[in-house]
Amino acid sequence: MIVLGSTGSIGVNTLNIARKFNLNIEVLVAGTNIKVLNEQIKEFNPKKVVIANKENLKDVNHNDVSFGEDAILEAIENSTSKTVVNALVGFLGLKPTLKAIQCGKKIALANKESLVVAGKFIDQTKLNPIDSEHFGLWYLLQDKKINSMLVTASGGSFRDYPLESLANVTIKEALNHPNWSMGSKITIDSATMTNKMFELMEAAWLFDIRKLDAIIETKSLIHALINFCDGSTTAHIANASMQLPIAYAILGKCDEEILKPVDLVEVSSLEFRKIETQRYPIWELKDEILNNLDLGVVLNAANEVAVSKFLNGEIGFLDISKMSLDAINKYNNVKPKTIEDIFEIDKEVRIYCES
Ligand SMILES: NC(=O)C1=CN([C@@H]2O[C@H](COP(=O)(O)OP(=O)(O)OC[C@H]3O[C@@H](n4cnc5c(N)ncnc54)[C@H](OP(=O)(O)O)[C@@H]3O)[C@@H](O)[C@H]2O)C=CC1
Ligand SMILES: CC(=O)[C@@H](O)[C@H](O)COP(=O)(O)O
Ligand SMILES: [Mn+2]
Repeated sequence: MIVLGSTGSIGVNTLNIARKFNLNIEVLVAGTNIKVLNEQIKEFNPKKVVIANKENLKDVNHNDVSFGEDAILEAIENSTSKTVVNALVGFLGLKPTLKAIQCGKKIALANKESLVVAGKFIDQTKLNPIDSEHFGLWYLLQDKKINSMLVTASGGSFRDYPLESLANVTIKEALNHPNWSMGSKITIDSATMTNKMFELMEAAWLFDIRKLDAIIETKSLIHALINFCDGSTTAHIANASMQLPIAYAILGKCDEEILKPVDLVEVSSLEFRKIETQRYPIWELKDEILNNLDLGVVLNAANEVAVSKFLNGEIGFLDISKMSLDAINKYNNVKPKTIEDIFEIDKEVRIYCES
C-alpha cells in the first residue's frame, strides 16, 4: 500500500498495523521529519519515497526519492498498490485523494479535510474513513431505520479552563489534548471544536444524513451513537487508539485483538456535556453549515490560515474562531460547481484571511 504522511501520528499508527499484519509498503510520503522517515525506509523497504522539500533530498536514504506535491500524485499514478492511506494534514491532502480515486484505488482516508472541502466531488464508495467517530458510526450501522447520529467530542485542551482565561492561553497549553496524541493542527481544531464541525460534515457526506449532532464525553471512550427510529440508542465504545479504525480501513474486517476492551468497572463513570457556544464560538455555525455543506471549503481555508497564525504566535487562541466566523460571514454565498471552483474559493479565502 501507499502511506501518505507516514511520519505523522496516523502515519506511524498505520505502519504499526502494517508491521502487525505484515503488509507490503510500496510508497512512503513524508514532509520534513527525515530521521523518522529513514527509520521507516530501513524497516519497510518501500520502492518509492516522496518528501516535501528539495533541500532534504540528500539526507534521505533511498535511491528513488523525489519531492513536492506533483511527485506525490505521480507516485500514486505509477504505483501498483490497491490501497492508499491518506494521512496528510489539511488542504494538501485533497489532490492525492482525487488522484487515488481517479486511479481506481481504495482510500483509507484520515485526511478529513478532503471531504470537508470537496465532499460533493468525491465518490464516497471509494473511501474507508480513518476517524474514530466515523469508524464508530460505521460499526454501529444496522439494517434498521435511523433517526439521528451523534459523535462525541473530548472538549479539547480548554474544556475545563475558566472562560475568561481563554484569551491568553499559550500554544503549549493548546497542544495538550486531554485524551489523544495527535498532530498539532488537529489538536488545535479539537480545542476550538472545529474538528467536530468538520466531523459532522464528514459524517454528512459518508452517511448521507443531516440529522447529526455532537456532545462532549470527557474520557473519549464512547466515540459515536446512533438513535434508531424504534427509540433505542447504540454506542460504540473502545479505548482511545486510532489503531482499530486504521486496521478496519485497511483490512476491511478484523477478528484479531487490536485493543484491550474497555473495562467499564475500572472506568466507573462517564461524564457528558453540551457543547456551549460561549466556550466554542464556532458551534454557532453548526446549523448553517449542515444546511449548506458548500461552506466547508471556506471554513477549512480560514481555519488553516488561522491555526497556522496561532501556532506562529501571530494571533491569540480566540482569534482562530473569530477568523473562521468572519470568513463564513463574508463568503456565505459560495456555490462551487466544479472541483476547479474549490481550488479558486480556497485561494480567495486564504488571501482574504492573510490580509
Ligand atoms: N492524529 C489522529 O489521531 C487523527 C488524525 N486525523 C486526521 O488525519 C490527518 C493527519 O493527522 P495527523 O497524523 O495527526 O497529523 P500530523 O501532523 O501528525 O502528520 C501529518 C503528516 O503529513 C506530512 N506532511 C505535512 N506536510 C507535507 C508535505 N508538504 N508533503 C508531504 N508530507 C507532508 C507530515 O510529515 P512530517 O511530519 O515529516 O513533516 C506528517 O507525516 C489530518 O487530516 C487529521 O485531521 C483524523 C482522526 C484522528
Ligand atoms: C482520534 C480522533 O478521531 C480525533 O478526531 C479526535 O476525535 C479528536 O478529539 P476531539 O474529540 O477533542 O475533537
Ligand atoms: Mn475524530
